[in-house]
Amino acid sequence: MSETLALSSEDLAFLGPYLPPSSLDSPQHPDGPGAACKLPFTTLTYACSLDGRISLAPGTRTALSGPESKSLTHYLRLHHDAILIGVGTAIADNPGLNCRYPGATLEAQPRPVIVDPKARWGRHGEVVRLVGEGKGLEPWVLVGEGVEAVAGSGKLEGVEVLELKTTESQGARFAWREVFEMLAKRGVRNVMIEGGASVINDLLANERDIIDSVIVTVAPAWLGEGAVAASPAKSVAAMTDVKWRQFGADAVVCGRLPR
Ligand SMILES: NC(=O)c1ccc[n+]([C@@H]2O[C@H](COP(=O)([O-])OP(=O)(O)OC[C@H]3O[C@@H](n4cnc5c(N)ncnc54)[C@H](O)[C@@H]3O)[C@@H](O)[C@H]2O)c1
Ligand SMILES: Nc1nc(=O)c(N)c(NC[C@H](O)[C@H](O)[C@H](O)COP(=O)(O)O)[nH]1
Repeated sequence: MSETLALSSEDLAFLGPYLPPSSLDSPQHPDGPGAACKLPFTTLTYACSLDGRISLAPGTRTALSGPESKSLTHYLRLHHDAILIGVGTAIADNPGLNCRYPGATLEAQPRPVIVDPKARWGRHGEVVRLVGEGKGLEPWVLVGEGVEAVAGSGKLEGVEVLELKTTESQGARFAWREVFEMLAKRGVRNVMIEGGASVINDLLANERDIIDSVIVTVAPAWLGEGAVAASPAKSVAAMTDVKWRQFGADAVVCGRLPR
């Protein structure tokens, strides 16, 4: 299942402090035991250009990470129970959403979670690439309560559809806390949030408190004005516990958001 390079021991030491706690018994949230532990540990991670863009145009898959930072993504996938993306990314990128780090077995695969309040996934024949090949887990697709999933079946082939209530005031939006509580109830201890733009920007602008680690790859290229930006609607204070390291041609910055 391996398609990526192994990282060096220095790379692993750099990433270690930003990974979810590994012990089953340890509190997942750095705020310590108690109510906060109801939420899984979350890592927000994506790749952007020097002008803060994550893809060339809406709905376009754009490779920014070089081979070394791609390995980093797969190493992160190895350390998380679930990978969460918005339906925009699921449709644009048709991602595999499995872990292809050297040594990753089927048992080590993360659960793909697609946030899809209006049940758009599958309407145009999207399929789950790697499930059928036995290389990844069946995705969970989170749809709005009462929203008819494709063909009204409530179940797409190779996909588990989960319903969650949407908030009235903001249209077809979920409250992020409820998304993560739902995942925690299903045994997910930590989640890697991979994008896309509206997921990243919404969380940074409105739900910083539920992000535990941030790991961003900066690729040495500019995508230009028409490109999709990782840029929240509000300014966000500088990260704390910040470390940078070069992975191939890319720079990787890790940190935490001030609470
Ligand atoms: N460079 C990277 O690291 C990276 C990572 C992921 C995606 N991308 C790119 O980003 C682009 C997709 O971004 P996007 O913004 O169009 O799509 P997205 O993946 O952010 O999905 C957007 C959809 O997610 C759902 N959503 C978001 N917030 C929600 C909430 N609070 N409640 C309920 N539903 C919510 C909505 O249905 C929304 O339409 C693609 O071009 C993709 O290639 C790049
Ligand atoms: N780290 C990172 N670097 C990139 O250059 C890029 N385009 C993405 N994009 C994230 C998004 O979630 C993608 O869809 C998956 O990274 C693709 O996942 P697969 O390899 O198909 O499993 N992420």
